[in-house]
Order: sequence, then C-alpha cells, then structure tokens
Amino acid sequence: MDSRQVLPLIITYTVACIISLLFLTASRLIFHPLRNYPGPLLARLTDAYPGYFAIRKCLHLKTYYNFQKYGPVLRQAPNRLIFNTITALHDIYLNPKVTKGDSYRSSQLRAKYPSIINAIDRDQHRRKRKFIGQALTERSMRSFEPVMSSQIDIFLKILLRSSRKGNPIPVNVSKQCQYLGVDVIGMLAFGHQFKTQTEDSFRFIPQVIDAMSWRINTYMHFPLLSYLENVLAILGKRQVIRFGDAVTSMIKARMAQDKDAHHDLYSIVADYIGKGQQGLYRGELWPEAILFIMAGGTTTATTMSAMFFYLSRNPAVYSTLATEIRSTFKSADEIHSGSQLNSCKYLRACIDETLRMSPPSLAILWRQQEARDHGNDPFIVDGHIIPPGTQVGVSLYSLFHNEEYFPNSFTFMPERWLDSPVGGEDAVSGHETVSTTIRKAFVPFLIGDRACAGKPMAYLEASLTLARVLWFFDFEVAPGQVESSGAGKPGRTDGRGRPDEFQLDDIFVAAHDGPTLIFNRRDDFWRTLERD
Ligand code: HEM
Repeated sequence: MDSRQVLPLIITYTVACIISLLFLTASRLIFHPLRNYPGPLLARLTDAYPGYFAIRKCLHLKTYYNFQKYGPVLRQAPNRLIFNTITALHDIYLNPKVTKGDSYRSSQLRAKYPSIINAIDRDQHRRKRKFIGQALTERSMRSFEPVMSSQIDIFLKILLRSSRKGNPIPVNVSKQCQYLGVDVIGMLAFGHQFKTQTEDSFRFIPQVIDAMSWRINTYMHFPLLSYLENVLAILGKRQVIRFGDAVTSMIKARMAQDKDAHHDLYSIVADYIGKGQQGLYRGELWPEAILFIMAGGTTTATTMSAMFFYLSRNPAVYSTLATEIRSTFKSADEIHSGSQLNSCKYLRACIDETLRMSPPSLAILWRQQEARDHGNDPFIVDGHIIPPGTQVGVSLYSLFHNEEYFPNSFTFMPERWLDSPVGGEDAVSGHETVSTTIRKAFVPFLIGDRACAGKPMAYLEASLTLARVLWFFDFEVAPGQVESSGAGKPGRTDGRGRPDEFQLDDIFVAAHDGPTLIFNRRDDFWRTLERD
C-alpha cells in the first residue's frame, strides 16, 4: 500500500473516532438519564475517573471531597450515583429488590464460581450464606474462642519479647496485627496453622491479599481494565502461584482429616460439599477459602492497628480504657467473652469510634435493582427515581465523616458512643435523638441481607486482643516515630494532612502501615505470659 492510499484511511479512521467520541460525550452529558446529577465532568464521561483514583488507592478521599463540593448525591461514573445520607443508606441496602451491582462481576477475577461476597444472584447468595454464615455466628465463636485466644497469646508473647527493659524494640503494629489476623482466620477456615506470627514461610499472604484487593477495587470501578487481569496475574505470577498452592494445600490437608478434627468452616460445611444446589458445589470451597482469608484476616487487623494508633495519640482515652480493663478483671484468665467483657462499655466505645474514624471497608458497596424487578415499582433512593441499570452506593468513609451525623467527625471521641439510658435525663434534652441518629448512620458492617457475616468474630478478636494487651503492657509511640507512624502529614491537601487520623489506602478493604510502638511490661503481670 503506498502513502497515497494510507493517508485517506488514516483520515477516515480519525474522523470516525472523533464522531464516535462526540456521540459518546453527547449521549453521556446531554441525553443520559443521569445528566442532571452533579459531579466532576470526567466522572460523568468515563469510568476512567473513579478508576484513576482507585489505582492511586485514594478513591475514599476523593469521594469525601466531592461530597463537600457537589452535595449529598453525585454522579461518580457515567452509570453510577453515590449518596451520603442515612435515608439513602436504608433505601439502598434494606431494599429486598436490590442486589449487588454489576461491578462485582469484575471482582471475581479468574475464579470459576463467585464467593459469597460477589454472588450477584440473590438465590445463589442465600444458599451460600445459609452454610457459610453458620461458621461465624456468636455460638460458633464461643466454640472457636480457645483457638483464637491461643493465637492472641502468641501475639502477646511477641510483644513481651520486644519489651526488653530499658531497650524495647519498636513494633510495627500493622504488620503484627496482619499476621495475627491471617493466623486466626486460617484456623477458623480450615483448622490450618499458617504460623505467620512466628515463621516466614507464609508471610507473603498479607501482601498477596493486598495486591488482589487493589486489583479488584480497580476493576470494579474501571471494568475495562479487568481484561488486563491475565497479564497482571502473570506479572505477579510467583506470588499468585504461592498463594494458590497455600490455599490448595490447606484445603487438601483439611479434607484428609476427620470432619470434626477442628471447629472450623470445613467441619460445618463438610456434609454439604458436592451437593450442588442443596449445599455447595465442590469448586466453591476454593473461592470461599480465599474470601474468608481476605474478608476475615485483613479487616480485623485494620481495626486493631487503627485502635493502637488512636490510643497511642489520645492519652486521656488511653488512661480511661486502661483503668476500665484493669479494674474489671482480676487476672488475665478472666479476659474472655461473657458478662465481664460485655460490661467494658468504654472498650466497645473505643472499637466503635475506631471503626467510624477508619472503616476497614473503604469501598463503595455498589448495588442495583435486580433485572427481574425492572418494570415493577420504581427504585427510589432518598427521593430520586433510579433508572434501571444504574448502580448506586454509599461510601462508609464519607458517611462516617458527615458532620450532620458525627460532629467533629475527624476527632477521635469514644464518648460519643456512651449514651445515657433511654428515657433518662438526657432523653428529655434531646440527647437520645442524637444518639439514635448516629446509630442509624453507623454501619461499618453494613445492613441488610448482604451485611457482614463476621461481625461477632471481629468484635471478639478486637476486644480480646486490646483488653489483654492493656492487661500486660503499657504502650506508646516509639521515639522519633510520632510524625511518621501511620499519621497524616500536615500541609498535604489531598486529604492526608491530618496528623491525628490513621492513614488508610483504599483497596476495597484498607491497606496501612504503622503505628510503630514500644510496649512496656506492666509490673509483674507479664510473668504469667512467660510461664505459659
Ligand atoms: C472489623 C471487621 C470487619 C468489617 C468492618 C467488615 C465489613 C464488611 C462489610 C461492609 C461487608 C459488606 C461487603 C459488600 O457489600 O461487598 C462485609 C461482608 C462480609 N464479611 Fe465482613 N467485615 C469485618 C470482618 C469480617 C470477618 C472477621 C469475617 C470472617 C470471615 C467477615 C466475613 C464477611 C463475609 C462472609 C461477608 C459477605 C456477607 C454476604 O454477602 O452475605 N468479615 N464485611
């Protein structure tokens, strides 16, 4: 082909591209059913807008600032709306005709079956939840508690070793909590000892989980990029294969054991494996195992790391909590689930305030009306009629920092959770109404039939760990680490400028680093740990 033939071809293609782009722009800005919703121009045009911030792991911050600029509802991508009100939260997540949004299809990566978290079909989800949910009930947690406690003991012994008198070794709490989280969930999933707290072999797991979650979050916001998954998976092939091998050997080893050898997910679902629609398909064990490790290991680690951060920076809160723990229990053996632990109201308030300040689930949890319900009643969110095919969602980070519900929202204040008894003096002055409002807005585990199944486990693990740490130790920020240790940097204008806020990266769940703390032994209490 000579250059006289090439030139007209190039011109034709260029003109065709320009016309298509103009058509696309017009259809998204002028004729689209969401055209009247506010939002950044690029967001209204292309999924690349949220995709870009998802790649940079700061979509939660961008979303927060967009709400300040555009108001409580905005168009975050051509076919997506996000809301920042309690009414919207309830209209979306408590609506029985709503299911997970199409974006969850991209979160399946290359797995043959969806897991419980990305199952879109409501019947498929119900079937999975019926079996998997049983491993995570309060009752199941009571049986599992001794195993969880033995893993927490290992955590405490590591802190004990770091706390050399006069010369303590600084501990990066995020890392240590991630190891604890992975070890606990390995035991609950398949009675498997990853031993990441004490050995190197499986310490790559938290890194692989973070990398997978980041890719998932990116694809969910910019589905076009999911076609790159095969390439990206090849680039990270070594780690992916190692993780795959670890999960396979975990499942195989467990299946070779007696069903009741451990109290774990396997012992609960074993009789239903291979029963298809009446139970679980054999191939479903794999995605559920991975989901368990991802959902159960990292989220509790985020809560505990963030709580260490806020306690180490708020001396008055630290002292109130330490006093509560040290006066409620007479010995470390008494720190287990039950009425004494439940009576520690300030501990619960500290955990809730941590979950509010730094929610471990940073992603926008997309939902849409199920196709079978299109054409029936309109889907209405906070007074807006949502066109079929539109994905809608709430950002928990933005909702929990909405000043209307949580005044001084960037201040760590466990006291906001200590309301007076219903009908008490404050109820008359209106305090009760305020606390009802914040409780409605506070949904770190979400609400509705897709709410977190692991809530009892998360509270138990965080409560036992923090209470026992404060029983044995005092802790503080390591010398020279105050500014770096997980804190925001004053002067930054991208939402990371608050020194009192624990910094999280949005990767669907949350990635984080620090705080770096030193642990000092408390009187002679630590001797019990050495004896054990
Ligand atoms: C502080 C800790 C935790 C937080 C804040 C949290 C939060 C959440 C949220 C917001 C969801 C909904 C996700 C979505 O809509 O896509 C969810 C789902 C889920 N979480 Fe958690 N989670 C935590 C700990 C755990 C633990 C320890 C487990 C144990 C394995 C767990 C298991 C699950 C499961 C199985 C689902 C899917 C539920 C369903 O779709 O039926 N989570 N979690």
